[in-house]
Amino acid sequence: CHQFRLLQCVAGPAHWKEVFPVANGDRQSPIDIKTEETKYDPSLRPLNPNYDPASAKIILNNGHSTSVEFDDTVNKSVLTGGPLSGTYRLRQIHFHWGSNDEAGSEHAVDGMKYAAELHVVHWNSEKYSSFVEAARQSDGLAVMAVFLKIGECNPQLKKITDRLDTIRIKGKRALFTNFDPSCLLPKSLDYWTYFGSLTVPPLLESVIWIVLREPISVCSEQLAKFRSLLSTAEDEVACCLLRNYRPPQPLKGREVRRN
Ligand SMILES: CCc1cc2c(cc1OS(N)(=O)=O)CC[C@@H]1[C@@H]2CC[C@]2(C)[C@@H](O)CC[C@@H]12
Ligand SMILES: [Zn+2]
Repeated sequence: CHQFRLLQCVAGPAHWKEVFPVANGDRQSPIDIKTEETKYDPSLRPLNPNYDPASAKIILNNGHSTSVEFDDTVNKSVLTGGPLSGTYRLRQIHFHWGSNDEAGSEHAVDGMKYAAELHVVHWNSEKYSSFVEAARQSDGLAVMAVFLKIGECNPQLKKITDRLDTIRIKGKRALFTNFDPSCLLPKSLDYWTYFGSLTVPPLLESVIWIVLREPISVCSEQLAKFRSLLSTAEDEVACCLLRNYRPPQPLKGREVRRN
């Protein structure tokens, strides 16, 4: 695993700017949310996620994370409201975690990191014709970020962690349907919102971030299952996907609003 570790080090976040100059852009993600500096905005509306469990299709390991992919050929599962104008269609959900329970989230709150972070990814299907096209537009994507805090095992998350042993190797996928990601949202949908980017290459600055203020729970045993995923394919020396979070990036004068 050593040489892969070396490769991973070279390809790590500190080196991304050499291949993707936008890494030093003006609206990079994630950020450390300084709660005292966030601004209440009365024009922000309540979030209105409306998902059909039948949209869920597969669960997969893409080598960088595990994701559940949804059928986004029609407006069956959408997010409206919040800071968004128009309808954003659900595409996939995925997770970020660390090599221990002390860090793993991408966003931080007053310098504090959670154990992991869920991203619920949507694209602007009113203005653009595909996820890939939307990913290149400044208002193309809307990602709802949910913090995972160490505590009770999460029975809803169990539906996902129980399947990870069947997709351990990079590239593996399995059928995964009848799943409504609303079950992973906290009671309160209060949020912070700001304009940012993908947190992995190509780091496109096309994401309206909606970070929920209330975390959901996850237990250490469930997190350990994420870390047992492999970042390597069948024919490679096995390397565990121990961490996959980008550190907070400069705010560069951006405003973080709250509802
Ligand atoms: C926002 C969620 C999202 C979208 C994408 C990635 C990663 C993503 O998660 S994150 N953590 O929000 O940045 C990495 C691969 C990207 C994809 C957006 C679409 C592409 C840019 C494709 O065009 C080619 C590579 C794709
Ligand atoms: Zn993500």
